[in-house]
Amino acid sequence: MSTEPLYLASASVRRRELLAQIGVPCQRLVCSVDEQQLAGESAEVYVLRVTADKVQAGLAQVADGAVVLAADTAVVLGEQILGKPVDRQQGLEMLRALSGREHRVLTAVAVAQHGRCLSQLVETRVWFRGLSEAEIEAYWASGEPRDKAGGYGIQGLGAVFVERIDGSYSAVVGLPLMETAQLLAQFGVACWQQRGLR
Ligand SMILES: Cc1cn([C@H]2C[C@H](O)[C@@H](COP(=O)(O)OP(=O)(O)OP(=O)(O)O)O2)c(=O)[nH]c1=O
Repeated sequence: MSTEPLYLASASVRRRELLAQIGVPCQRLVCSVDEQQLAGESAEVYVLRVTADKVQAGLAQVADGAVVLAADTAVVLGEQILGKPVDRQQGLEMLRALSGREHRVLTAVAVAQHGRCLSQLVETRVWFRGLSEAEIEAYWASGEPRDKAGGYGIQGLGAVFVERIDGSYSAVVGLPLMETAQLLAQFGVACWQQRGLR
């Protein structure tokens, strides 16, 4: 197993915490990529492409041989991708649209090392109960929706809106941990099982 640090091509504190949860320390890299959806591009292809771009941007910053991980999460309602709300009006509209309905959360994760890249796409179905207008406005005012795809956080106050999910909870938060551990193992990066319990 490798003793080199894993590089996380992500500004997301949540992704670092999710890796820490399974015993994988990492060093974060700041990478900015174009997250515009291309005309005619499906949500699945979009999430995989953005993730691949993030991991390549990360690889460009590290020494040969270093292992880099990146991920991208999109909330998809019907065929439409709901990104991070740009303002209050959009945030409220997203929550109204999600209210009382089912949507999908797509998270792609990619692990790469010079010349080799493996990735995986995880889909989770999420059902929201009906939300009142007062609740939607109060939730926006909490500040939680601002930096999150779809304008909610299942790991935070937004948990009270989620009736049920079918898929991976950690993927909705930002990183599918079962799949991530399997990908990392293929690059010799150990999780808690190989490091021993702390
Ligand atoms: C649906 C949902 C999304 N999110 C977050 C996960 C992601 O951080 C974010 C989706 O945006 P991303 O573009 O996937 O990630 P990011 O911009 O936060 O970080 P980076 O691109 O640098 O890796 O929304 C939650 O935290 N909880 C949720 O329930």
